[in-house]
Amino acid sequence: MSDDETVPPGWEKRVSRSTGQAYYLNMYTKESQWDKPNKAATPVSPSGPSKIQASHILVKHRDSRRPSSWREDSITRSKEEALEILMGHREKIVAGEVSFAELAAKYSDCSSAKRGGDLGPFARGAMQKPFEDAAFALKVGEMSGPVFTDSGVHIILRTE
Ligand SMILES: O=C(N[C@H](Cc1nc2ccccc2[nH]1)C(=O)O)c1cc2ccccc2s1
Repeated sequence: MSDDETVPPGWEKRVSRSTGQAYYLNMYTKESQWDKPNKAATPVSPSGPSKIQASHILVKHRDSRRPSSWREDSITRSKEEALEILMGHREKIVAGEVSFAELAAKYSDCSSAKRGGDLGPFARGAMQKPFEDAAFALKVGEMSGPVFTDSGVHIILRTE
């Protein structure tokens, strides 16, 4: 077979019935894409990945488990104020005015701010349950709405 016929393992080349254009089907996720894949598809188990990677922006409030952070020794804002601040950040990210990592580095009340909000890879059981459930429900590249934990209010970006 010629080079453009071969696809990495786990993919199948198909032809669109409506346009006649070639597309590529991931045999594990059943998702399709126009661009030719350059690496093997990753087998996924029915229960989903065991580990994911995500970044987050946390805005703490006076009722947070630890109402203090690298940004502010004593955090006195209300939960409602924290939510408003966080949604303001989310709007800027959605509008493309600033990157998630830039806002996390400046404003997140979590020490992961130093890593642009990156928490590294984690499995279920590592993070507070509301955070875990929200993060594992995201697709790669997707950003959550507000997520409430004992630490405060978060938005989460799934990165892997
Ligand atoms: O629990 C942490 N930080 C807390 C705030 C916090 N609470 C969280 C709850 C769920 C997910 C991330 C969270 N971060 C703090 O600084 O008071 C973590 C910081 C970092 C830094 C790097 C990687 C993982 C972690 S988890």
